[in-house]
Amino acid sequence: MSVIRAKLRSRETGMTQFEKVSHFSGLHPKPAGLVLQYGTAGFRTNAKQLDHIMFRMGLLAALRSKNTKATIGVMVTASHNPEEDNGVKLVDPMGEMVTQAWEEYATLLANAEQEGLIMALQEVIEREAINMGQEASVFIGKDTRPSSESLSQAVLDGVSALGAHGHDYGLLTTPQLHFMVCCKNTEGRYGNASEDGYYKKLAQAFIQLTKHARNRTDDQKHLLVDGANGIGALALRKMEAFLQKEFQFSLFNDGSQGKLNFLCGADYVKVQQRPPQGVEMNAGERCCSFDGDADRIVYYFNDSAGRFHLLDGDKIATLISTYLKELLTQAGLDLQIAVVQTAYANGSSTRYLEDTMKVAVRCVKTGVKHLHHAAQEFDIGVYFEANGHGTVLFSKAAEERIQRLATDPNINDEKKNAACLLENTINLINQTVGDAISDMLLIEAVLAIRGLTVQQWNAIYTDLPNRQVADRRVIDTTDAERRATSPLGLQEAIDALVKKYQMSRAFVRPSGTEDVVRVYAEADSQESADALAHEVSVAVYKLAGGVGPEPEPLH
Ligand SMILES: CC(=O)N[C@H]1[C@@H](OP(=O)(O)O)O[C@H](CO)[C@@H](O)[C@@H]1O
Ligand SMILES: [Mg+2]
Repeated sequence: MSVIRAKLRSRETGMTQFEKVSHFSGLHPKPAGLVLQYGTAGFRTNAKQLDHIMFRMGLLAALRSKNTKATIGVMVTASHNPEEDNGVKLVDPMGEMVTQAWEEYATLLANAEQEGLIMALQEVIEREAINMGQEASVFIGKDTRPSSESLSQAVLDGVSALGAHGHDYGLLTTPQLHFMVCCKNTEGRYGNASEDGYYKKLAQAFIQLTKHARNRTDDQKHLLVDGANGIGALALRKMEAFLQKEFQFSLFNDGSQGKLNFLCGADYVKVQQRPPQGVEMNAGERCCSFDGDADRIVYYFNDSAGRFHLLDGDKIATLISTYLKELLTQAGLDLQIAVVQTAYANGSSTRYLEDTMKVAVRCVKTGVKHLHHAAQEFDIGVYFEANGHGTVLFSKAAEERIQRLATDPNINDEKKNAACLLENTINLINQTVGDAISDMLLIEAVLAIRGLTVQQWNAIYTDLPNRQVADRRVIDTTDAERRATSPLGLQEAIDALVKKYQMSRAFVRPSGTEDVVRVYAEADSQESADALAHEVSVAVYKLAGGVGPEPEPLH
């Protein structure tokens, strides 16, 4: 029925919508036989394989927009992956990741052979009963990869082929696009749907919040930032002007020379457990790294003995949830706060949160979409992946209670102060998705308000030594998803290996963003964590049909 309506409508203008799609899809042909999955965070692979995917995601975004009667976002980025890669993430009306059912449609459209594309489109239209006469609008953003330019053009072609209105915002961080989509669909209640609207909202909240930190020292106002040679560096430079000298940073890896994510950025620092190249850091100085699309952040410093200390997503979640819990107590608000983590969370962080802080902790599958959904179940849900991707969600009811309290004339100063802090904190947080710039400003404000140095923050608990390995040699990449998780005896072998070490834990899973199997291990010492990670890699190699030489011991 809806399909027929689409044909009738378009006939008035000459070509039917589907004829137009067929025509344009010929300009973005799919290499026969290529199969890609919508992974942990969208499609991601070498940029050369993505032109048809982008066109088709433009089509899908147009359909999703017609289906929801709202603006949809398409972000062209491969985040922390190498510069040669690219990818695409779809953003739903409230700024969240696209819903699971539509991930399936994305995979369906992506893998339809050229001649089957219209049928695949029709299937989505019929299953969702989409009114093809409905107007549609799509916001498009891209990161700084050289391939992003032509790939975002391919998205626009897909959007226009279905008669939708495409607005290309050019260079944006991923969280900026999420923010703008949400602003647009809430008629400005969340902020102004523009890049400046983003800087303005966050900068104002930061300035308000740090007014509560009396006598901020110069040290508290200054931070070293590794921009991963990506879009985050450009955005931070723009943010600088809005911060009115309330915060200064020294920016390294700003993209003027180095290669994106190469030997720098949040993922490199977290996985390698070492500082990025290109950052001049003195002992004790607070530093942070963004990833390639600025939705992740990790902190670190070198101590006077030259030892490196990493403050990852778990440490960030602990800092923020402790701060919020204290404010709730001061404000006399009985709101339930919880932290959502994944299996990659350091065991010490989970123990500290549950046993010492008495904060509820939930563990969910890897991927921000899983954390985001779980966090929505609480009044206040703090979610962070260990790699530094995360944010805080406040339920509507919680926000309203905080706002009412902040304007209540009959409360004492302590309560009023706490309620105002909570209100400004809400304004500083990008609740649509993890956001390196927003998280950075929040962390800086919290450290200043609580008078904590980075060393004191780090000492809240001690990480168990851990090791994460990703090995291309250990498994047949085309079959990674199934063969890593289900060869007979693998879990038993891992269990037996874990028992050999103290305070130990290990697991393997196929990555949803790269052709690798990830092995994670933690134990009471770095030597044990490394040895366990190696032994588990060998078990994967032997039991999951490894190709190439056996994994070598870690240094
Ligand atoms: C261990 C790890 O850090 N995995 C990352 C990585 O997913 P994988 O499915 O592990 O490749 O990229 C995802 C997207 O950025 C992120 O959400 C996730 O946490
Ligand atoms: Mg990212």
